[in-house]
Amino acid sequence: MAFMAPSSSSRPLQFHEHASARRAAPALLRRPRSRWRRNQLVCSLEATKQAVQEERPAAVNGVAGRTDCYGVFCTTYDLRAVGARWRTDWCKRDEETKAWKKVVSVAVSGAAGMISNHLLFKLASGQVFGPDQPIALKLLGSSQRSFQKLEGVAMELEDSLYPLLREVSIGIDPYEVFQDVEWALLIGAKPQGPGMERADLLNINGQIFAQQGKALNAVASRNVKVLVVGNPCNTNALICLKNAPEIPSKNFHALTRLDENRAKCQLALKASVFYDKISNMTIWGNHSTTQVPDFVNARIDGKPARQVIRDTKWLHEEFTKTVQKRGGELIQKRGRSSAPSTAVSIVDAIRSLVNPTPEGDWFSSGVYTNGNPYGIAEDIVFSMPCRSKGDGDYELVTDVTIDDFLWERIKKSEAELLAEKRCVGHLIGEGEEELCEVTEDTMLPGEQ
Ligand SMILES: NC(=O)C1=CN([C@@H]2O[C@H](COP(=O)(O)OP(=O)(O)OC[C@H]3O[C@@H](n4cnc5c(N)ncnc54)[C@H](OP(=O)(O)O)[C@@H]3O)[C@@H](O)[C@H]2O)C=CC1
Ligand SMILES: O=C([O-])CC(=O)C(=O)O
Repeated sequence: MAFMAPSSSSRPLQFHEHASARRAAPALLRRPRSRWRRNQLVCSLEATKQAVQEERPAAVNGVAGRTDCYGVFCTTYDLRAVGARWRTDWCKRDEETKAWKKVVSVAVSGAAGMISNHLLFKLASGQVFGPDQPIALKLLGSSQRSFQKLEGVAMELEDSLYPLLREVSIGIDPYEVFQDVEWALLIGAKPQGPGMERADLLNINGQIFAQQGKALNAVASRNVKVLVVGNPCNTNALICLKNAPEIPSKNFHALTRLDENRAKCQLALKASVFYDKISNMTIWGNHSTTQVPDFVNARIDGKPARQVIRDTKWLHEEFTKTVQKRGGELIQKRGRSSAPSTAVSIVDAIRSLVNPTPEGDWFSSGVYTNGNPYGIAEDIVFSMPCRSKGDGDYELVTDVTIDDFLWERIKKSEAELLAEKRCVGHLIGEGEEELCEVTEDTMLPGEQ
């Protein structure tokens, strides 16, 4: 079933394939042990001393006049100095593994896709769950067709020598892949093909999330946190949670963090400030072109955004539309939907749940409406402002102002989500497929 490789700490490094996948592609299992890598650095006192002696202050040189570079990439670093420092750190790290936490088990669906291509390496590096948090990655593909791609992904993870990556498993059966997972990042979904009706997309992807909800319900940790990325993500998250009645509905999220990041970027540009000065940014509603980026409650350098950006026409018209349609504009220019920035926003979304929210700030997430304080329809997945204590859970923020401008648009996004919900009644045990009547307002950010 699994084989072990030697590793630098007491925890075994494991690569698994799930039974159904192994039947189809035995090659990975047959791979001889010697090919599995381990940390090659020897952490002796001598090696450490040598590294310290070699170390010099890292020189950072801006290269004036270069035209073949852009922005920060015009800066070069003295890698010899960095290399010496790295070796020292590595040896310290060997000591630190003794204080590592218990391995966290994370499932990723659509693991061979574009977003995962960026995300998996961030997860494995420790930048998501922290430098003392070893991780097991469970990669889910859709079919035998994608299995070979998953093998390729696993090979690249292997070649990356991440000390925190303790286990990788690949499979196509969610009941096997989701076994005991504590996080499920549901990215895999069919993209909307040419000529495909919106109702068809809701139905096809809805089936995927109904099945994955059932599988999570059956085999995942009882407190698994689920982040749905595959579109239409709000309604897919609703389908997933309705099919997982034994998992708290509060544990399900639809990713709207990319929209939050896009909104912050636009405000920062307009106010000519660095984007870390933008806080309290809410995205209300659906991850679609009806989403409502909230400039009323947003802050710039601690001040209400409207005190810094006096151009009301820009806020009402350009800002709102730019954020709503950012995904579509990007697809037009790049020829495919956002992947690296989506991966970054998934990292941000998880980090917001596993770290305490900075005092006074909040983050946006698509969450289940169940007793919300804003008067938004119950029993849908709606993006709202949240705060976390860093324990993986969240609370809704109550001290926000919803003015007429926001409310009118929030109601439109709510109506869209209610229409989507009627379309998937057959997947959540509430009606017939024929009731689907999605309007042309129902569009992903990537549709124009
Ligand atoms: N919420 C957000 O902010 C954003 C959401 N998205 C959405 O994320 C999704 C993924 O995007 P991206 O990675 O670029 O797409 P890709 O097409 O690159 O990858 C999708 C992957 O999903 C796999 N897949 C399909 N069905 C399943 C299934 N049932 N179980 C597991 N895996 C499956 C596919 O495998 P195979 O080829 O074998 O079918 C493929 O590897 C899309 O729905 C996209 O619209 C994108 C950007 C932002
Ligand atoms: O429509 C898509 O697949 C892309 C998307 O969600 C986005 O860029 O926000």
